[in-house]
Amino acid sequence: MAYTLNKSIDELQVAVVGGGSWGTALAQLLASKGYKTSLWVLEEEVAESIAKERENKVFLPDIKLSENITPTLDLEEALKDKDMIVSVVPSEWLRETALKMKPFIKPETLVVSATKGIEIGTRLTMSGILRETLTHVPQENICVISGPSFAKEVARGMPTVVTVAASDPDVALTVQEAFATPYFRVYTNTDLLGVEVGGAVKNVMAIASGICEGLGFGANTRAALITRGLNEMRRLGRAMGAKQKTFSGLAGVGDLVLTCTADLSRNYTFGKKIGQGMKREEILSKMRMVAEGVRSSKSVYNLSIELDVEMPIVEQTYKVLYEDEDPAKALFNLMTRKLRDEHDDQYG
Ligand SMILES: NC(=O)C1=CN([C@@H]2O[C@H](COP(=O)(O)OP(=O)(O)OC[C@H]3O[C@@H](n4cnc5c(N)ncnc54)[C@H](O)[C@@H]3O)[C@@H](O)[C@H]2O)C=CC1
Ligand SMILES: O=C(CO)COP(=O)(O)O
Repeated sequence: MAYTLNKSIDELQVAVVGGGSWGTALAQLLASKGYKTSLWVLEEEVAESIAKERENKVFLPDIKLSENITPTLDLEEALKDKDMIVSVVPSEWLRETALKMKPFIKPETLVVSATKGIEIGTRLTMSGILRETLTHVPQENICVISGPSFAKEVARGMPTVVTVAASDPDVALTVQEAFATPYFRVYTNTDLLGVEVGGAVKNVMAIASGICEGLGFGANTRAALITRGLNEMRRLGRAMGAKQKTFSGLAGVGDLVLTCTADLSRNYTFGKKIGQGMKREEILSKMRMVAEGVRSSKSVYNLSIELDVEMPIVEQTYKVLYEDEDPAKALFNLMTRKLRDEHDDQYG
């Protein structure tokens, strides 16, 4: 049955689950549109800093947050009677958090997934985890928001364009309208899988791009990485049943270009440090924020083997991160693969 909203869109009761930088930026966006927005956060210091100082000093410093945001450490308080829930918990903790959320979510709720990644082990997308855990919510009510969108820039009101993917067009239209502002333009898309594959693979490519930068290479290397990385994204998407045109869109090449080229990207910065000689665990031990590409390089690599999809950049990134391969050797391996026609690949 197609989704119908039984109230005016301005009356939506909304909650954001996850008070990291993206969760806080999305809460700020919704709050600035007038929505009274509950924000579930894990850390007491984050709840306190938002409640008392109107700032998330840990994950999104220097942004004055709206009075319409109510931070809470209590999931029930955050989720009770909400019509739209935005899930922004990093992939590593999404499943356990979704299970805790489940008892407090009404079946008719819209669930918007803003997390990027593929789960290690199950190889599920983030909306796949939500569909598997929130079994009482109709599958069509679970949708995805993605695209080139650094939290800091969205929070500062810089023009940003994203896509909302949903299988039910009415769900997509409702969420599109709920999020859209003159500085945050939202397109709709029916290809959830493609949008989520794009969001996961681009983070692996961002690490690879950062590694090249850390090794001291330049613009030629980066452009090659982005172009061939897009090819890998398309190939995996094709094998999984995603639509090819999705990868030419915001959640594909759009987000790929953004995160492969900007110092604001945590994945790119992580890769840069690897290229400069630091090790994965050493970098992670100093980060409070996530670089989803670290986990996605493992899950996407495993997926590529399972589906027999050629993804050499993903493979070399995985080997650098998890098998201690030397980054310069990894790049050499990529550059000296068998020479071939640019489009000599079953997926062209
Ligand atoms: N920051 C950004 O610019 C964007 C982030 N995203 C995605 O949003 C998702 C969330 O990332 P951010 O908001 O950036 O987070 P973040 O990296 O800024 O902060 C880390 C988050 O992890 C949470 N966390 C730590 N341990 C946890 C646990 N045991 N259980 C539950 N939560 C725990 C923290 O409370 C915090 O909310 C990621 O998948 C990321 O790829 C998507 C678009 C933009
Ligand atoms: O997904 C993002 C922008 O669209 C954020 O990228 P990073 O997680 O690499 O900072």
